[in-house]
Amino acid sequence: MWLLSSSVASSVAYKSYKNMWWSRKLASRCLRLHRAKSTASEPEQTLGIIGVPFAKGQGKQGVELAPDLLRQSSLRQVLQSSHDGLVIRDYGNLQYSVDESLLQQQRVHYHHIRNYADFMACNRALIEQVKEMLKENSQFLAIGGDHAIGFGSVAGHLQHTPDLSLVWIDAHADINLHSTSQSGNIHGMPVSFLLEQLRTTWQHAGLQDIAPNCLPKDQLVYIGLRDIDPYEAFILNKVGIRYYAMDTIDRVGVPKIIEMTLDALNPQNKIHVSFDIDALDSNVAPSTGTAVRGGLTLREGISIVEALRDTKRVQGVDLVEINPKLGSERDVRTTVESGLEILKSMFGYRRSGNWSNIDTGILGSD
Ligand SMILES: NC(=[NH2+])NCCC[C@H](N)C(=O)O
Ligand SMILES: [Mn+2]
Ligand SMILES: [Mn+2]
Repeated sequence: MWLLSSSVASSVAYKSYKNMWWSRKLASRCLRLHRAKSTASEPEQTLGIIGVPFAKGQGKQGVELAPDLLRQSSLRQVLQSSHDGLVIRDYGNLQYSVDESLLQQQRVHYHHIRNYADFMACNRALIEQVKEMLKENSQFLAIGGDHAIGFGSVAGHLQHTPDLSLVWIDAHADINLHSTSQSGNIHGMPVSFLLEQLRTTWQHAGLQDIAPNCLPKDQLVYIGLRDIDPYEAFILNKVGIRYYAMDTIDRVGVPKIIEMTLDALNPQNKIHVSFDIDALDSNVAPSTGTAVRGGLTLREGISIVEALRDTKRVQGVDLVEINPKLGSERDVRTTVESGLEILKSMFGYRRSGNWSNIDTGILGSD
């Protein structure tokens, strides 16, 4: 299996390497052209990228390989070619260490959920990393790993920007409490650490110290849900959280969902988009640990992220749950390509074409 996934990685990498040389040459020419003309009033757009190879939020090995596989599949070139003014800084992969006090918390309070101490240690490190990236860049991207990292990514973002809205695009609500989870998998719980109304259920986790800022429940919107646990459905409805499950999406259509989402979010706020690849239908994203049929088409996914991007308020993005050890070589390639398409649109690519950097002289004087 390992052999299989590394050969997938190298074939994707080879293809992209061939394209890369030419597109680099071209890109640098365009960039020079663009830079020379660009006005000082346009703020520079810089993107910090952190890989978070965390796999302990669920039981399947493989998600930890996604950050490096995406890099080998020309993540940087794809983003760069979609937006030539974008400056990208790659911060590598996050490292963390578990300390005795977390192990103690786990033993005493959270022994029934898997890998609590690792979850906390990783997210604590991620919170600091996100804060640092936002000091140095206008946007950041966290590549999982499983969705357990959604806690640290959003919590770090909230510390930098307390007035934040969150769009969680997923087949799942990931809002279990330790007392309601049927799987014990902490990638099904990160949202419960973020909301004021729910984090009290984590009273032994020391959240007031590591993640003092909460997300107001009216600034959270879910899109794409179709596999909600009964307790999660109870929580969503009891707390009064907006969620657009696939049945609603089918009934009213994606353009309406986008409109309702944007209406719900405070227009002054920055936006965090947490994109679980399993929001997409398993025919376009088969290599993921908890795939669910009947999801968003790739085009629907792209439409949603384009609309969010066009607000110019997206400041943080997660892409999680791509698992290169699941499925065939072709499945892995399909999943990675879908992930790249989503990111490409998220960070600037326009399907309708982009001519803002073209030298208008080419058609003669007008
Ligand atoms: N990030 C994900 N893919 N989450 C799946 C969660 C599935 C299920 N609700 C659970 O709690 O285990
Ligand atoms: Mn998820
Ligand atoms: Mn999911």
